[in-house]
Amino acid sequence: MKLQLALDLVDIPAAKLVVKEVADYIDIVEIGTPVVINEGLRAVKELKAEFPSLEVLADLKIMDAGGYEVIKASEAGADIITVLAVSDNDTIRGAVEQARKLNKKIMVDMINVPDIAARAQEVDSLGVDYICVHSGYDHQAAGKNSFEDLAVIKSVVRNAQTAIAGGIKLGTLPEVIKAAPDLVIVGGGITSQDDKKAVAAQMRQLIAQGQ
Ligand SMILES: O=C([C@H](O)CO)[C@H](O)[C@H](O)COP(=O)(O)O
Repeated sequence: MKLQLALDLVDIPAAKLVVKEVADYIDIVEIGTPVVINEGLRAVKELKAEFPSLEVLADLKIMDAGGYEVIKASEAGADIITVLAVSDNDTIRGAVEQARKLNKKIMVDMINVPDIAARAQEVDSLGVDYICVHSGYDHQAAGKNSFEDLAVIKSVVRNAQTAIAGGIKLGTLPEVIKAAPDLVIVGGGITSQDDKKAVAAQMRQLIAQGQ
């Protein structure tokens, strides 16, 4: 099981400082949607240049023009690019086609999908690399999480790897680990902590122990 650090509420210098602190404990660094909005794909470029041994995910949440946007994120150095599951199948196909050519990976974000089981099966058949259940900030504010959705995708997805994101903290990580996704995505659960390194290290340890 891999651990992805989501960076959402930082600028590029602050992002670099956080990654420097926790780099030993994470596999993937996510340049979150708000960072891309504020800083552009330059954020992807700079983080990849500074941390070449980490995979970098560009959370573009692509909704249209899948192929073109994957090309642009790839040029900036992204290894994984997100596309929304609520987008058209042709958008996802375009993203997957370019990702294959460029040796990149596509993560489909299931945020706001009404029928998780049915849509996960469809996007799985389109050849995506990851399918991620996600309670975004607005869902979290309404008290929701994606733990049940993770069990649903685990039961229907046959090809893609599974991932979960949205409000995961040290205290809730054991419940997530029990459901055995391939990838756990944590943002505020690390970035809002005083001792980010200690929390990331504990998360890594729990994952290694399978607890
Ligand atoms: O994708 C995200 C959200 O939509 C804001 O861009 C976050 O990266 C994701 O939710 C993980 O962050 P936390 O919820 O803070 O763990």
